[in-house]
Amino acid sequence: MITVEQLSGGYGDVPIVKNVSFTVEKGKVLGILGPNGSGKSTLLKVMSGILPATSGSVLLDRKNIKTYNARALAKKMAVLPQLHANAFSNSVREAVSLGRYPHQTGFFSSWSDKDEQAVQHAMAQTGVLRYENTPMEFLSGGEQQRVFVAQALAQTAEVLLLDEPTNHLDIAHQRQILDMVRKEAVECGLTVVMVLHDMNLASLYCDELLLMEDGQMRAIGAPHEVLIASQIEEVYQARVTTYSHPEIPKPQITMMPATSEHQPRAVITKENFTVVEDFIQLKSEIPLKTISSAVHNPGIGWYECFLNRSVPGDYIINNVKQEVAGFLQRENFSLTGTVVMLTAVSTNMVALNEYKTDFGSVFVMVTAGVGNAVDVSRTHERQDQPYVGTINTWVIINGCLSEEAFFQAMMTANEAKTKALQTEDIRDKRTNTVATGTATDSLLIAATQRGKEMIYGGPITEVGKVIGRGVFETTVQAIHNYKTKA
Ligand SMILES: Nc1ncnc2c1ncn2[C@@H]1O[C@H](COP(=O)(O)OP(=O)(O)OP(=O)(O)O)[C@@H](O)[C@H]1O
Repeated sequence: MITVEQLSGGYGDVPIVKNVSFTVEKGKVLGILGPNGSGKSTLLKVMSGILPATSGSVLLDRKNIKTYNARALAKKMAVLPQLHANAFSNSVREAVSLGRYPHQTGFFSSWSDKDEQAVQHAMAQTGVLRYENTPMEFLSGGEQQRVFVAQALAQTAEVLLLDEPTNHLDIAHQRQILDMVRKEAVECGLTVVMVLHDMNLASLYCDELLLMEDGQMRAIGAPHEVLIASQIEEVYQARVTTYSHPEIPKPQITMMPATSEHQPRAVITKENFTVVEDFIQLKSEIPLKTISSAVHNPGIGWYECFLNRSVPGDYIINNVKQEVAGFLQRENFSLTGTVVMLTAVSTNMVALNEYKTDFGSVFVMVTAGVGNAVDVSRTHERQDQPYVGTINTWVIINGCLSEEAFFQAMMTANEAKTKALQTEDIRDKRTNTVATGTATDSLLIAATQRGKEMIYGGPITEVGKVIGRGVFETTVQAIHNYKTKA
Protein backbone atom coordinates (compact mmCIF):
# COMPACT_ATOMS: atom_id res chain seq x y z
CA MET A 1 0.00 0.00 0.00
CA ILE A 2 1.28 3.46 -0.89
CA THR A 3 -0.08 6.78 0.36
CA VAL A 4 0.78 10.16 -1.06
CA GLU A 5 -0.13 13.10 1.20
CA GLN A 6 -0.31 16.64 -0.13
CA LEU A 7 2.84 16.03 -2.13
CA SER A 8 4.53 18.93 -3.95
CA GLY A 9 7.86 18.99 -5.71
CA GLY A 10 9.69 19.69 -8.93
CA TYR A 11 13.02 20.75 -10.32
CA GLY A 12 14.87 23.33 -8.21
CA ASP A 13 12.58 26.08 -7.00
CA VAL A 14 9.90 25.48 -9.62
CA PRO A 15 7.02 23.49 -8.17
CA ILE A 16 5.72 21.18 -10.90
CA VAL A 17 3.64 18.76 -8.84
CA LYS A 18 1.28 20.56 -6.49
CA ASN A 19 -0.60 19.16 -3.55
CA VAL A 20 -1.24 15.61 -4.77
CA SER A 21 -2.88 13.12 -2.40
CA PHE A 22 -4.08 9.55 -2.93
CA THR A 23 -3.78 6.01 -1.60
CA VAL A 24 -3.31 2.82 -3.60
CA GLU A 25 -4.21 -0.28 -1.62
CA LYS A 26 -2.18 -3.50 -1.81
CA GLY A 27 -2.98 -5.41 -5.00
CA LYS A 28 -4.50 -2.42 -6.78
CA VAL A 29 -3.42 -0.62 -9.94
CA LEU A 30 -3.59 3.17 -10.27
CA GLY A 31 -3.15 4.72 -13.72
CA ILE A 32 -1.92 8.29 -14.07
CA LEU A 33 -3.21 10.16 -17.12
CA GLY A 34 -2.75 13.72 -18.29
CA PRO A 35 -1.54 15.77 -21.23
CA ASN A 36 2.16 16.19 -22.07
CA GLY A 37 3.88 18.30 -19.43
CA SER A 38 1.10 17.89 -16.85
CA GLY A 39 3.60 16.49 -14.32
CA LYS A 40 3.02 12.72 -14.49
CA SER A 41 6.70 11.74 -14.68
CA THR A 42 7.66 14.39 -12.14
CA LEU A 43 5.05 12.97 -9.75
CA LEU A 44 6.56 9.47 -10.07
CA LYS A 45 10.04 10.92 -9.51
CA VAL A 46 8.95 12.78 -6.36
CA MET A 47 7.06 9.68 -5.15
CA SER A 48 10.12 7.50 -5.56
CA GLY A 49 12.47 10.01 -3.95
CA ILE A 50 14.45 10.63 -7.17
CA LEU A 51 13.38 14.28 -6.81
CA PRO A 52 12.97 15.83 -3.36
CA ALA A 53 9.49 16.74 -2.16
CA THR A 54 9.14 20.42 -1.23
CA SER A 55 6.20 19.52 0.99
CA GLY A 56 4.01 16.55 1.79
CA SER A 57 5.00 12.95 2.24
CA VAL A 58 4.97 9.47 0.70
CA LEU A 59 4.18 6.54 2.98
CA LEU A 60 4.82 2.86 2.32
CA ASP A 61 2.70 0.77 4.65
CA ARG A 62 2.17 3.96 6.71
CA LYS A 63 5.94 4.57 7.06
CA ASN A 64 7.50 7.67 5.48
CA ILE A 65 9.90 6.72 2.67
CA LYS A 66 12.44 9.14 4.17
CA THR A 67 12.95 6.66 7.00
CA TYR A 68 14.24 3.98 4.60
CA ASN A 69 17.83 3.88 3.37
CA ALA A 70 18.28 3.50 -0.39
CA ARG A 71 18.64 -0.30 -0.34
CA ALA A 72 15.70 -0.84 2.00
CA LEU A 73 13.55 1.47 -0.13
CA ALA A 74 14.53 -0.39 -3.31
CA LYS A 75 13.38 -3.64 -1.70
CA LYS A 76 9.98 -2.06 -1.10
CA MET A 77 9.57 -0.01 -4.28
CA ALA A 78 10.76 -0.62 -7.85
CA VAL A 79 10.75 2.13 -10.47
CA LEU A 80 10.66 1.97 -14.24
CA PRO A 81 11.67 5.44 -15.45
CA GLN A 82 10.38 6.96 -18.71
CA LEU A 83 13.80 7.37 -20.27
CA HIS A 84 16.54 4.83 -19.83
CA ALA A 85 20.17 5.74 -20.26
CA ASN A 86 21.05 2.58 -22.11
CA ALA A 87 24.62 2.29 -21.02
CA PHE A 88 24.45 -1.49 -21.26
CA SER A 89 26.54 -3.39 -23.63
CA ASN A 90 25.89 -6.48 -21.50
CA SER A 91 23.33 -9.19 -22.03
CA VAL A 92 19.62 -9.15 -21.36
CA ARG A 93 20.11 -11.53 -18.47
CA GLU A 94 22.70 -9.24 -16.87
CA ALA A 95 20.42 -6.22 -17.36
CA VAL A 96 17.52 -7.98 -15.66
CA SER A 97 19.82 -9.24 -12.88
CA LEU A 98 20.60 -5.61 -11.95
CA GLY A 99 17.09 -5.56 -10.50
CA ARG A 100 18.39 -7.83 -7.75
CA TYR A 101 20.99 -5.39 -6.40
CA PRO A 102 18.94 -4.36 -3.33
CA HIS A 103 18.84 -8.01 -2.30
CA GLN A 104 22.60 -8.52 -2.51
CA THR A 105 24.18 -8.33 0.89
CA GLY A 106 27.74 -8.04 2.07
CA PHE A 107 30.85 -7.30 0.09
CA PHE A 108 31.09 -10.74 -1.52
CA SER A 109 27.42 -11.23 -2.02
CA SER A 110 26.43 -14.48 -3.61
CA TRP A 111 23.73 -15.16 -6.14
CA SER A 112 20.97 -17.07 -4.36
CA ASP A 113 18.29 -19.40 -5.71
CA LYS A 114 15.79 -16.67 -4.89
CA ASP A 115 17.69 -14.21 -7.07
CA GLU A 116 17.77 -16.72 -9.92
CA GLN A 117 14.07 -17.48 -9.60
CA ALA A 118 13.15 -13.79 -9.57
CA VAL A 119 15.19 -13.11 -12.72
CA GLN A 120 13.81 -16.17 -14.53
CA HIS A 121 10.24 -15.27 -13.54
CA ALA A 122 10.65 -11.64 -14.65
CA MET A 123 12.15 -12.65 -18.01
CA ALA A 124 9.41 -15.22 -18.61
CA GLN A 125 6.60 -12.81 -17.65
CA THR A 126 7.87 -10.12 -20.02
CA GLY A 127 8.69 -12.51 -22.86
CA VAL A 128 12.42 -11.77 -23.01
CA LEU A 129 13.68 -15.19 -21.92
CA ARG A 130 14.60 -16.12 -25.46
CA TYR A 131 16.91 -13.09 -25.73
CA GLU A 132 18.59 -14.01 -22.46
CA ASN A 133 22.09 -14.04 -23.87
CA THR A 134 21.65 -11.33 -26.48
CA PRO A 135 23.50 -8.05 -25.94
CA MET A 136 21.07 -5.22 -25.10
CA GLU A 137 22.26 -3.11 -28.02
CA PHE A 138 21.05 -5.78 -30.47
CA LEU A 139 17.44 -5.43 -29.30
CA SER A 140 14.73 -3.22 -30.80
CA GLY A 141 13.25 -0.35 -28.77
CA GLY A 142 10.23 -2.46 -27.78
CA GLU A 143 12.36 -5.44 -26.80
CA GLN A 144 14.61 -3.22 -24.67
CA GLN A 145 11.53 -1.71 -23.02
CA ARG A 146 10.40 -5.20 -21.99
CA VAL A 147 13.84 -5.90 -20.52
CA PHE A 148 13.57 -2.75 -18.39
CA VAL A 149 10.13 -3.85 -17.18
CA ALA A 150 11.67 -7.25 -16.36
CA GLN A 151 14.43 -5.51 -14.40
CA ALA A 152 11.86 -3.64 -12.28
CA LEU A 153 9.87 -6.84 -11.78
CA ALA A 154 12.99 -8.80 -10.76
CA GLN A 155 13.36 -6.40 -7.85
CA THR A 156 10.34 -8.23 -6.29
CA ALA A 157 9.29 -5.03 -4.54
CA GLU A 158 5.80 -4.61 -3.10
CA VAL A 159 5.19 -1.38 -4.98
CA LEU A 160 5.93 -0.87 -8.66
CA LEU A 161 6.07 2.62 -10.22
CA LEU A 162 6.02 2.43 -14.01
CA ASP A 163 6.42 5.41 -16.31
CA GLU A 164 4.87 4.51 -19.66
CA PRO A 165 5.63 0.77 -19.49
CA THR A 166 4.07 0.19 -22.91
CA ASN A 167 6.25 2.74 -24.67
CA HIS A 168 7.49 1.38 -28.04
CA LEU A 169 5.41 -1.80 -27.69
CA ASP A 170 3.12 -3.24 -30.36
CA ILE A 171 -0.41 -4.16 -29.28
CA ALA A 172 0.39 -7.80 -28.54
CA HIS A 173 3.26 -6.81 -26.26
CA GLN A 174 1.26 -3.97 -24.68
CA ARG A 175 -1.28 -6.59 -23.76
CA GLN A 176 1.38 -8.99 -22.51
CA ILE A 177 2.99 -6.40 -20.23
CA LEU A 178 -0.30 -5.02 -18.90
CA ASP A 179 -1.77 -8.52 -18.40
CA MET A 180 1.37 -9.37 -16.49
CA VAL A 181 1.08 -6.23 -14.33
CA ARG A 182 -2.56 -7.03 -13.53
CA LYS A 183 -1.77 -10.66 -12.78
CA GLU A 184 1.05 -9.71 -10.40
CA ALA A 185 -1.32 -7.26 -8.70
CA VAL A 186 -4.26 -9.65 -8.37
CA GLU A 187 -2.36 -12.86 -7.64
CA CYS A 188 0.70 -11.61 -5.76
CA GLY A 189 -0.64 -8.42 -4.14
CA LEU A 190 1.70 -6.10 -6.06
CA THR A 191 0.70 -2.43 -5.75
CA VAL A 192 1.15 -0.58 -9.03
CA VAL A 193 1.17 3.08 -10.03
CA MET A 194 1.71 3.59 -13.73
CA VAL A 195 1.73 6.49 -16.14
CA LEU A 196 -0.08 5.62 -19.34
CA HIS A 197 -0.85 7.77 -22.35
CA ASP A 198 -3.45 5.46 -23.78
CA MET A 199 -6.69 6.18 -21.93
CA ASN A 200 -8.36 3.03 -23.27
CA LEU A 201 -5.62 0.75 -21.96
CA ALA A 202 -5.68 2.66 -18.68
CA SER A 203 -9.43 2.08 -18.45
CA LEU A 204 -9.06 -1.64 -19.13
CA TYR A 205 -6.17 -2.36 -16.79
CA CYS A 206 -6.43 0.08 -13.88
CA ASP A 207 -8.69 -0.05 -10.84
CA GLU A 208 -8.52 3.72 -10.49
CA LEU A 209 -7.32 6.59 -12.63
CA LEU A 210 -5.72 9.88 -11.63
CA LEU A 211 -6.07 12.66 -14.19
CA MET A 212 -3.36 15.33 -13.90
CA GLU A 213 -3.65 18.90 -15.17
CA ASP A 214 -0.91 21.50 -14.69
CA GLY A 215 0.74 19.48 -11.93
CA GLN A 216 -2.51 19.17 -9.97
CA MET A 217 -5.09 16.45 -9.54
CA ARG A 218 -8.01 17.15 -11.84
CA ALA A 219 -9.90 13.94 -11.03
CA ILE A 220 -9.40 10.59 -9.34
CA GLY A 221 -11.70 7.56 -9.23
CA ALA A 222 -12.90 4.52 -11.11
CA PRO A 223 -12.39 4.71 -14.92
CA HIS A 224 -16.04 5.63 -15.53
CA GLU A 225 -15.74 8.51 -13.04
CA VAL A 226 -12.66 9.96 -14.72
CA LEU A 227 -13.11 9.21 -18.43
CA ILE A 228 -16.00 11.60 -18.90
CA ALA A 229 -15.98 13.10 -22.39
CA SER A 230 -16.47 16.72 -21.26
CA GLN A 231 -13.70 16.43 -18.66
CA ILE A 232 -11.23 14.83 -21.08
CA GLU A 233 -12.07 17.46 -23.72
CA GLU A 234 -11.32 20.26 -21.26
CA VAL A 235 -8.07 18.81 -19.99
CA TYR A 236 -6.68 17.66 -23.35
CA GLN A 237 -8.31 20.37 -25.49
CA ALA A 238 -9.39 17.70 -27.97
CA ARG A 239 -12.82 16.58 -29.10
CA VAL A 240 -13.59 13.05 -27.87
CA THR A 241 -16.53 10.75 -27.41
CA THR A 242 -16.97 7.84 -25.00
CA TYR A 243 -18.43 4.40 -25.64
CA SER A 244 -18.59 1.10 -23.78
CA HIS A 245 -16.09 -1.66 -24.41
CA PRO A 246 -17.97 -4.44 -26.25
CA GLU A 247 -17.06 -7.16 -23.74
CA ILE A 248 -15.86 -5.52 -20.53
CA PRO A 249 -17.80 -2.97 -18.46
CA LYS A 250 -15.16 -0.26 -18.89
CA PRO A 251 -15.47 3.04 -20.75
CA GLN A 252 -13.44 3.69 -23.87
CA ILE A 253 -12.62 7.01 -25.50
CA THR A 254 -12.28 7.82 -29.13
CA MET A 255 -10.91 10.97 -30.70
CA MET A 256 -13.08 13.01 -33.03
CA PRO A 257 -11.15 14.41 -35.99
CA ALA A 258 -11.62 18.04 -37.06
CA THR A 259 -14.44 18.06 -39.60
CA SER A 260 -12.83 20.27 -42.22
CA GLU A 261 -12.43 17.38 -44.65
CA HIS A 262 -14.54 17.53 -47.80
CA GLN A 263 -17.65 15.45 -47.30
CA PRO A 264 -19.15 13.76 -50.34
CA ARG A 265 -22.79 14.26 -51.30
CA ALA A 266 -24.73 12.62 -48.56
CA VAL A 267 -28.34 12.35 -49.61
CA ILE A 268 -30.18 9.08 -50.08
CA THR A 269 -32.63 9.26 -53.00
CA LYS A 270 -34.91 6.75 -54.74
CA GLU A 271 -32.05 6.06 -57.16
CA ASN A 272 -30.08 4.43 -54.36
CA PHE A 273 -32.62 1.58 -54.18
CA THR A 274 -32.86 -1.31 -56.64
CA VAL A 275 -35.20 -4.29 -56.65
CA VAL A 276 -34.15 -7.46 -58.45
CA GLU A 277 -35.40 -11.00 -58.14
CA ASP A 278 -32.94 -12.07 -55.46
CA PHE A 279 -32.87 -8.98 -53.29
CA ILE A 280 -33.88 -5.43 -52.54
CA GLN A 281 -30.76 -3.30 -52.31
CA LEU A 282 -29.88 0.11 -50.91
CA LYS A 283 -26.43 1.27 -51.98
CA SER A 284 -25.29 4.48 -50.32
CA GLU A 285 -22.34 6.65 -51.35
CA ILE A 286 -21.47 7.26 -47.72
CA PRO A 287 -21.61 4.84 -44.78
CA LEU A 288 -24.87 5.17 -42.85
CA LYS A 289 -24.97 4.83 -39.09
CA THR A 290 -27.09 1.73 -38.60
CA ILE A 291 -28.79 -0.18 -35.85
CA SER A 292 -30.44 -3.44 -36.80
CA SER A 293 -31.38 -6.99 -35.95
CA ALA A 294 -30.16 -8.20 -39.36
CA VAL A 295 -28.67 -11.66 -39.96
CA HIS A 296 -25.37 -10.32 -41.27
CA ASN A 297 -23.70 -7.34 -39.55
CA PRO A 298 -26.37 -6.81 -36.91
CA GLY A 299 -26.02 -4.30 -34.07
CA ILE A 300 -24.64 -0.79 -34.30
CA GLY A 301 -22.21 0.10 -37.06
CA TRP A 302 -21.58 2.09 -40.23
CA TYR A 303 -22.55 0.41 -43.50
CA GLU A 304 -22.92 1.38 -47.17
CA CYS A 305 -24.88 -1.51 -48.58
CA PHE A 306 -28.13 -3.06 -47.36
CA LEU A 307 -29.80 -6.17 -48.72
CA ASN A 308 -33.20 -7.66 -48.03
CA ARG A 309 -32.57 -11.03 -49.64
CA SER A 310 -35.37 -13.30 -50.80
CA VAL A 311 -34.75 -16.98 -50.06
CA PRO A 312 -36.93 -20.03 -50.80
CA GLY A 313 -39.64 -20.88 -48.24
CA ASP A 314 -37.80 -24.13 -47.43
CA TYR A 315 -34.50 -22.30 -46.74
CA ILE A 316 -33.28 -24.19 -43.70
CA ILE A 317 -29.57 -24.19 -43.35
CA ASN A 318 -27.69 -25.15 -40.22
CA ASN A 319 -25.26 -22.31 -40.48
CA VAL A 320 -27.20 -19.36 -41.88
CA LYS A 321 -24.41 -16.88 -41.18
CA GLN A 322 -21.94 -18.92 -43.20
CA GLU A 323 -24.40 -19.37 -46.06
CA VAL A 324 -25.01 -15.59 -46.17
CA ALA A 325 -21.27 -14.88 -46.13
CA GLY A 326 -20.86 -17.32 -49.05
CA PHE A 327 -23.65 -15.54 -50.95
CA LEU A 328 -21.99 -12.13 -50.41
CA GLN A 329 -18.65 -13.45 -51.65
CA ARG A 330 -20.21 -15.08 -54.71
CA GLU A 331 -22.08 -11.90 -55.59
CA ASN A 332 -19.07 -9.63 -54.93
CA PHE A 333 -20.58 -7.73 -52.01
CA SER A 334 -18.34 -6.45 -49.22
CA LEU A 335 -18.53 -8.76 -46.20
CA THR A 336 -17.75 -5.95 -43.78
CA GLY A 337 -19.77 -3.17 -45.45
CA THR A 338 -23.06 -4.97 -46.14
CA VAL A 339 -26.04 -5.60 -43.84
CA VAL A 340 -28.26 -8.51 -44.86
CA MET A 341 -31.79 -9.51 -43.88
CA LEU A 342 -33.55 -12.61 -45.16
CA THR A 343 -37.17 -12.99 -46.19
CA ALA A 344 -39.24 -15.79 -47.65
CA VAL A 345 -41.48 -13.42 -49.61
CA SER A 346 -40.57 -12.52 -53.16
CA THR A 347 -39.09 -9.10 -53.81
CA ASN A 348 -41.99 -7.97 -56.01
CA MET A 349 -44.12 -7.77 -52.85
CA VAL A 350 -41.99 -4.96 -51.46
CA ALA A 351 -43.52 -1.67 -50.39
CA LEU A 352 -41.10 1.26 -50.59
CA ASN A 353 -42.09 4.85 -49.89
CA GLU A 354 -40.39 8.20 -49.61
CA TYR A 355 -41.59 10.73 -47.01
CA LYS A 356 -40.37 14.30 -47.44
CA THR A 357 -39.73 16.26 -44.22
CA ASP A 358 -38.11 19.58 -43.28
CA PHE A 359 -34.89 17.84 -42.28
CA GLY A 360 -34.76 15.55 -45.36
CA SER A 361 -36.46 12.52 -46.89
CA VAL A 362 -37.16 9.36 -44.94
CA PHE A 363 -37.49 6.08 -46.86
CA VAL A 364 -39.41 3.12 -45.51
CA MET A 365 -39.08 -0.34 -47.04
CA VAL A 366 -41.19 -3.27 -45.85
CA THR A 367 -41.64 -6.88 -46.95
CA ALA A 368 -44.37 -8.58 -44.96
CA GLY A 369 -44.63 -12.35 -44.88
CA VAL A 370 -47.55 -12.53 -42.46
CA GLY A 371 -48.71 -16.09 -43.19
CA ASN A 372 -47.39 -17.23 -39.81
CA ALA A 373 -48.03 -14.16 -37.70
CA VAL A 374 -48.01 -14.51 -33.92
CA ASP A 375 -49.55 -12.77 -30.93
CA VAL A 376 -46.54 -12.08 -28.71
CA SER A 377 -48.67 -12.11 -25.55
CA ARG A 378 -49.67 -15.75 -26.25
CA THR A 379 -46.44 -17.32 -27.53
CA HIS A 380 -45.62 -18.73 -24.09
CA GLU A 381 -48.48 -21.20 -24.62
CA ARG A 382 -46.82 -22.90 -27.58
CA GLN A 383 -44.12 -25.55 -27.75
CA ASP A 384 -43.39 -25.58 -31.49
CA GLN A 385 -40.26 -24.26 -33.19
CA PRO A 386 -40.42 -20.82 -34.81
CA TYR A 387 -41.29 -21.15 -38.48
CA VAL A 388 -40.73 -18.98 -41.49
CA GLY A 389 -42.68 -15.75 -41.75
CA THR A 390 -40.94 -12.45 -41.54
CA ILE A 391 -41.70 -8.76 -41.62
CA ASN A 392 -38.54 -6.92 -42.56
CA THR A 393 -38.55 -3.16 -42.05
CA TRP A 394 -35.97 -0.56 -43.06
CA VAL A 395 -36.19 3.08 -42.06
CA ILE A 396 -33.58 5.15 -43.91
CA ILE A 397 -33.25 8.71 -42.66
CA ASN A 398 -31.59 11.68 -44.35
CA GLY A 399 -30.80 13.23 -40.98
CA CYS A 400 -28.76 12.98 -37.80
CA LEU A 401 -29.98 10.96 -34.81
CA SER A 402 -28.58 10.81 -31.30
CA GLU A 403 -27.94 7.37 -29.81
CA GLU A 404 -31.12 7.76 -27.77
CA ALA A 405 -33.10 8.72 -30.89
CA PHE A 406 -31.90 5.56 -32.69
CA PHE A 407 -33.34 3.32 -29.98
CA GLN A 408 -36.53 5.34 -29.73
CA ALA A 409 -36.85 5.18 -33.52
CA MET A 410 -36.73 1.37 -33.28
CA MET A 411 -39.52 1.38 -30.70
CA THR A 412 -41.60 3.84 -32.71
CA ALA A 413 -41.18 1.76 -35.88
CA ASN A 414 -42.11 -1.45 -34.10
CA GLU A 415 -45.23 0.10 -32.59
CA ALA A 416 -46.28 1.34 -36.04
CA LYS A 417 -45.78 -2.15 -37.48
CA THR A 418 -47.96 -3.69 -34.77
CA LYS A 419 -50.65 -1.09 -35.38
CA ALA A 420 -50.61 -2.01 -39.09
CA LEU A 421 -51.17 -5.70 -38.25
CA GLN A 422 -54.05 -4.71 -35.98
CA THR A 423 -55.60 -2.51 -38.68
CA GLU A 424 -55.28 -5.28 -41.25
CA ASP A 425 -56.66 -7.77 -38.72
CA ILE A 426 -53.74 -10.13 -39.14
CA ARG A 427 -54.27 -12.97 -36.69
CA ASP A 428 -52.29 -15.60 -34.88
CA LYS A 429 -53.87 -18.74 -36.36
CA ARG A 430 -53.41 -20.77 -33.20
CA THR A 431 -55.01 -18.34 -30.77
CA ASN A 432 -57.21 -16.42 -33.22
CA THR A 433 -56.08 -13.20 -31.56
CA VAL A 434 -54.63 -10.16 -33.33
CA ALA A 435 -51.01 -10.76 -34.21
CA THR A 436 -48.26 -8.37 -33.13
CA GLY A 437 -45.61 -9.55 -35.59
CA THR A 438 -44.03 -12.81 -36.72
CA ALA A 439 -41.48 -15.05 -35.03
CA THR A 440 -38.52 -13.69 -36.96
CA ASP A 441 -39.17 -10.01 -37.78
CA SER A 442 -36.19 -7.79 -38.43
CA LEU A 443 -35.82 -4.03 -38.15
CA LEU A 444 -33.18 -1.60 -39.33
CA ILE A 445 -32.80 2.12 -38.75
CA ALA A 446 -30.05 3.86 -40.73
CA ALA A 447 -29.20 7.56 -40.97
CA THR A 448 -26.79 9.73 -42.95
CA GLN A 449 -25.88 11.57 -39.71
CA ARG A 450 -25.72 14.88 -41.57
CA GLY A 451 -27.51 18.03 -40.43
CA LYS A 452 -28.69 19.10 -36.98
CA GLU A 453 -28.79 16.26 -34.45
CA MET A 454 -32.26 15.07 -33.48
CA ILE A 455 -32.06 14.17 -29.80
CA TYR A 456 -35.27 12.13 -29.54
CA GLY A 457 -37.09 9.68 -31.80
CA GLY A 458 -40.28 8.95 -29.88
CA PRO A 459 -43.74 9.01 -31.53
CA ILE A 460 -44.35 12.75 -31.11
CA THR A 461 -40.94 13.98 -32.28
CA GLU A 462 -40.30 15.34 -35.78
CA VAL A 463 -38.58 12.14 -36.89
CA GLY A 464 -40.89 9.90 -34.82
CA LYS A 465 -43.98 11.27 -36.54
CA VAL A 466 -42.70 10.37 -39.98
CA ILE A 467 -41.47 6.94 -38.81
CA GLY A 468 -44.87 6.22 -37.21
CA ARG A 469 -46.82 7.19 -40.29
CA GLY A 470 -44.30 5.79 -42.75
CA VAL A 471 -43.92 2.35 -41.16
CA PHE A 472 -47.67 2.06 -40.61
CA GLU A 473 -48.62 2.95 -44.19
CA THR A 474 -45.81 0.98 -45.79
CA THR A 475 -46.53 -2.13 -43.70
CA VAL A 476 -50.23 -1.97 -44.62
CA GLN A 477 -49.22 -1.69 -48.28
CA ALA A 478 -46.74 -4.59 -47.96
CA ILE A 479 -49.47 -6.76 -46.36
CA HIS A 480 -51.79 -5.95 -49.30
CA ASN A 481 -49.01 -6.89 -51.72
CA TYR A 482 -48.49 -10.14 -49.85
CA LYS A 483 -52.20 -10.97 -49.90
CA THR A 484 -52.68 -10.15 -53.60
CA LYS A 485 -49.41 -11.53 -55.00
CA ALA A 486 -48.86 -14.58 -52.77
N1 LIG B 1 14.73 18.02 -15.76
C1 LIG B 1 13.84 19.00 -15.76
N2 LIG B 1 14.17 20.24 -15.37
C2 LIG B 1 13.28 21.24 -15.35
N3 LIG B 1 12.00 21.11 -15.73
C3 LIG B 1 11.59 19.90 -16.14
C4 LIG B 1 12.48 18.79 -16.19
N4 LIG B 1 11.80 17.71 -16.63
C5 LIG B 1 10.54 18.15 -16.85
N5 LIG B 1 10.40 19.44 -16.57
C6 LIG B 1 9.18 20.24 -16.68
O1 LIG B 1 8.20 19.72 -15.79
C7 LIG B 1 6.92 19.77 -16.39
C8 LIG B 1 6.24 18.43 -16.24
O2 LIG B 1 7.01 17.47 -16.93
P1 LIG B 1 6.71 15.92 -16.81
O3 LIG B 1 7.82 15.22 -17.54
O4 LIG B 1 6.47 15.57 -15.41
O5 LIG B 1 5.36 15.84 -17.62
P2 LIG B 1 4.55 14.56 -18.12
O6 LIG B 1 3.15 14.78 -17.71
O7 LIG B 1 5.24 13.33 -17.67
O8 LIG B 1 4.69 14.76 -19.69
P3 LIG B 1 4.79 13.71 -20.91
O9 LIG B 1 3.40 13.25 -21.15
O10 LIG B 1 5.26 14.57 -22.03
O11 LIG B 1 5.75 12.64 -20.55
C9 LIG B 1 7.12 20.19 -17.83
O12 LIG B 1 6.72 21.55 -17.96
C10 LIG B 1 8.59 20.07 -18.06
O13 LIG B 1 9.07 21.07 -18.92
